[in-house]
Amino acid sequence: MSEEIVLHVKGLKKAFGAVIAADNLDVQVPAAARLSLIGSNGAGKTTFVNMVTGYMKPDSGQILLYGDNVVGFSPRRISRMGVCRSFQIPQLCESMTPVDNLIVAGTIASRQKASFFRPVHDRQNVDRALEMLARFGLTDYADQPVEQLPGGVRKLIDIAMALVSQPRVLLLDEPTSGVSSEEKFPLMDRVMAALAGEKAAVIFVEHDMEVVTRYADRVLAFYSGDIIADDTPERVLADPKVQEFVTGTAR
Ligand SMILES: Nc1ncnc2c1ncn2[C@@H]1O[C@H](COP(=O)(O)OP(=O)(O)OP(=O)(O)O)[C@@H](O)[C@H]1O
Repeated sequence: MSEEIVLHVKGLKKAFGAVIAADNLDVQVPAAARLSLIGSNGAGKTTFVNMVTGYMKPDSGQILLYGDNVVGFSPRRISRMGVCRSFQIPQLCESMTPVDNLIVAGTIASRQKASFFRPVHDRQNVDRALEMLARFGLTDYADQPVEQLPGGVRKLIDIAMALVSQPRVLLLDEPTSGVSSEEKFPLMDRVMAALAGEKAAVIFVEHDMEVVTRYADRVLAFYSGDIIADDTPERVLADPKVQEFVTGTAR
């Protein structure tokens, strides 16, 4: 049986003046993908993520979400269609607790309007936020202001916020950036465990090849706006072009 394709990018192009950031990209992402985007600085990874999530409009090409072309849709509309993202620098309300951040994310995702009869802090919203924190192993941090929490925990909260809306496609921009080498595997283990029960294709931008090898089942290697390799981590990392232009491991 063929796999369901949730996201199909076709002939996607984006240039900034003379810089080609996306050079006619074609990518199909199946429902259960664990897809990593690699490439040196400026290769076009974030541009790809920004276009798929509606933060940047391509010059041409299509972004098909379950067959519908979403080019030109706002980030909010695309997120309501099930494409959510976390950011390289977590986008959290610093003075609020993780629970309150998650309640706000959940309220926005469910398009609820707060009222006297249905306050934002109703039982259902609070329970859902607590359940999500528990899934990420963050219950102990529930009531501390985010600004007092370590970087790894903030990353996890940002990802948990993207997950409250039960996305079909989840894009993570450098989930381990700014995280110590001791913390990176425990952090990714928690992320992957939290995602295990979700039917979300996961696409993550990553510079750490150990993380890529351990958590991705497929890798796209970007170079100068082009995808120069698309295969399993082992095959991509053994590709001479990738070793020359991405990992710098060519002999
Ligand atoms: N808003 C913009 N205006 C002008 N140039 C841009 C813009 N966004 C990206 N670029 C350029 O497009 C190219 C691709 O950038 P992009 O951020 O997608 O690369 P990246 O692979 O994500 O790099 P990094 O790993 O450093 O985040 C780079 O040359 C970058 O300078």
